[in-house]
Amino acid sequence: MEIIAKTEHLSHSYPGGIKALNNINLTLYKHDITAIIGQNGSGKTTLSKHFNGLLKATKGNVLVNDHNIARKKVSEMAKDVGYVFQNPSYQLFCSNVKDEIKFGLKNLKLDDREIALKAREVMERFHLTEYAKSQPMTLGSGMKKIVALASVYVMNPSLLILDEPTTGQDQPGKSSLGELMLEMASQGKSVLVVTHDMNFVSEYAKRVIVMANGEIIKEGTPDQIFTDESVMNKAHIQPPQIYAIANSLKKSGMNIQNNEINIKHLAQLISERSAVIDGCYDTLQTRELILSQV
Ligand SMILES: Nc1ncnc2c1ncn2[C@@H]1O[C@H](COP(=O)(O)OP(=O)(O)OP(=O)(O)O)[C@@H](O)[C@H]1O
Repeated sequence: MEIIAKTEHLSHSYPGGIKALNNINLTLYKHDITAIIGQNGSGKTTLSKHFNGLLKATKGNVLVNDHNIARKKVSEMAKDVGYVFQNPSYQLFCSNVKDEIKFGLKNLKLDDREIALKAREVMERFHLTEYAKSQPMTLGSGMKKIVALASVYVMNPSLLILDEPTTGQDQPGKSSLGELMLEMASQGKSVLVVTHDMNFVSEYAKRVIVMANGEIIKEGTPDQIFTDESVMNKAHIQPPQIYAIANSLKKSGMNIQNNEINIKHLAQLISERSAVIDGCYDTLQTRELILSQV
């Protein structure tokens, strides 16, 4: 797999001495969707902000497209790395949505016709055309996030970083965000998502990085991560319900492979072997839960 960005022995301490990252070695690949998970304060946002130069390494290196970015400014990085903040208000400052979308393109020094064309296409893509004249700060929080995302997406970055993108999004909003990530990955880009939304991770991430106390404690596919109860406990993470059910059933003696963790298969296993489980666990509740979702 082709590498887009990586950290080498990256550590970061904030002024005042808080050591937020300790010896992080993380590689991001083209065509990949990587999620960083971990409890509050584990260092997810601090790590992600190193990829576009918002934070600088205290120790170690950060490379993007093979270049060490230690001396690059955030504005120089914007063409390669798009960053959508957890709180979109931090990155919206124009007087209307259209100008917000055009802002980054102007910095790229594109000609006016190209800027207008790209801005129009992206506003259509994100269903923002009717809000073109709206003041971004007057929009709801979910819509602000979409404007922030569109203003970054329009610059066509090879790495897109999304910090808590599903907060304030309804189910259709989450689905279209997921589709966008898949589309970008299929075009050879890389998407890095920082999130507490484990269902979103299990649905869209190809790779999951688990952080605790400023370190990466495990890296793997969603199946590998969410079935590893010791890692989940160490990182204080509740896996998506389907994995919680599978993990419970495994404990009660069932042999379930990672590729068998889906609602239909678990329901079938339970109905075939309910006699084995009855009395071993809170099977009735588990079975009702599963059957209600089939
Ligand atoms: N600007 C800052 N100044 C000083 N300490 C900070 C700053 N930002 C974060 N920290 C500290 O660095 C550590 C890692 O914080 P970070 O925000 O990266 O964690 P996180 O995993 O993204 O948390 P959350 O899930 O709450 O967003 C925490 O101890 C936090 O208090």
